[in-house]
Amino acid sequence: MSWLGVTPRVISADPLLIGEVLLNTYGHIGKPKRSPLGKFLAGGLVSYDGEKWAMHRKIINPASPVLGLAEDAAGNCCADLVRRWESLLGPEGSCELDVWPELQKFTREVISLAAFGSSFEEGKRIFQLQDEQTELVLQSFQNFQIPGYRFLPTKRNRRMRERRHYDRRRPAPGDEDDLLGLLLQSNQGGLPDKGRSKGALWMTMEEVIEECRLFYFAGQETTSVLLTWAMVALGMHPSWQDRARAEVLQVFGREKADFDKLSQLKIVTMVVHEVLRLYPPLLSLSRSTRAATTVGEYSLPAGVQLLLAVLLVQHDPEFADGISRASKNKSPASEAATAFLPFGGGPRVCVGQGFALTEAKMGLASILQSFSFELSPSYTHAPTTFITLQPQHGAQVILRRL
Ligand code: HEM
Repeated sequence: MSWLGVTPRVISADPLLIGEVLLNTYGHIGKPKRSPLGKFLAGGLVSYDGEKWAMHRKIINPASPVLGLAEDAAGNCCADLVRRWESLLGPEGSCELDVWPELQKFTREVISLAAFGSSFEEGKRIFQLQDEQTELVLQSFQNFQIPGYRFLPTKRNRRMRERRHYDRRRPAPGDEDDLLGLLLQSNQGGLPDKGRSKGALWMTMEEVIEECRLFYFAGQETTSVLLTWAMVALGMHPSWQDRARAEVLQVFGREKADFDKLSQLKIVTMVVHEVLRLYPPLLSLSRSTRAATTVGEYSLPAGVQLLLAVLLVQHDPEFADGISRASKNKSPASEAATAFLPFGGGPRVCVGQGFALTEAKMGLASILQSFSFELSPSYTHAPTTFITLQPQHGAQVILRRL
């Protein structure tokens, strides 16, 4: 592949080198600092300093209120999903269903509920507006740009400005119950000190809006494709589907899946991890060198942009047993080194991974409790990438009542 006459070179898929890149370079391209919400989710750190940050992350127990939000929201939305799918079954107790849009709806609802709680309906409306915006942004990549066009009072531009709806909600007691509340409290003078640094998170209203957008974009498409690929994989491997279901029934019976017992789901966890390895929702990680640095045998000047090919590393048989454990090298980089990178790694590792795994396991457990499924003859296996790794022609399964 050539870009403007420059051919990028894949220098290595060596996880040790990757560990060094993750530790010695900074952030995503064009986004040098972790966002305020990122700091909050990771435990309320105030400063962004590579080494200090890496050390803090090890010490800090990431049991932030956000996991509780994930559990509550996922619990409610799982019940809705199962009810909706049951209503689609025909008299013979089965139907064909493209589960991808269904699981997108599910993860959107979970994030809307966790983010907006009591303002759920209003939140959903804001997220719909954001969807339109994404569409517009993607269109604008393809279209010729007229300077100043975005200021014209066109129907679309007016709708984009509707996101000012956030202004309607003011902080109130009990606001810790959802993310927007937590963010709004910080906007009014810092979050209450719950083991986090006091006053660490002052945010302007614009920042609160940006945080909600980031949270929504980062959090829902990734988790919906994870669940979709999990259903595809379990459709391809019915014996693993049976084993996972047997485990879910043994742990939860017919009761609603709850967070406390999620850790007992060993097979479901293995399935989720294997799906993340085979079908990482984000195919690559980006880093840039802020200052001249050495990575392995490479001396890199400041400003070099690096792309880590997660998919390639995770599919490389050489690292099948996990390099970090096998490695005798005890450099700091070896600690960050792993051949499993679906959530990234190092100081900028995904802050929502606990949220995502809670949501995915609860979702999968609820589906397995109520339905069996196989791939439909109309399903075509065509993973394709459009920001995330998606099933190009949908994920049609035949769903059966248990
Ligand atoms: C299966 C689901 C998910 C996957 C595979 C995923 C993956 C990732 C990856 C690869 C990164 C970049 C990490 C790096 O560069 O080292 C990232 C960053 C991020 N993720 Fe996730 N993510 C998922 C779910 C979520 C959820 C549910 C949330 C929010 C609740 C979330 C919030 C974020 C945020 C805020 C960042 C940016 C962190 C920063 O500013 O440093 N993610 N995610």
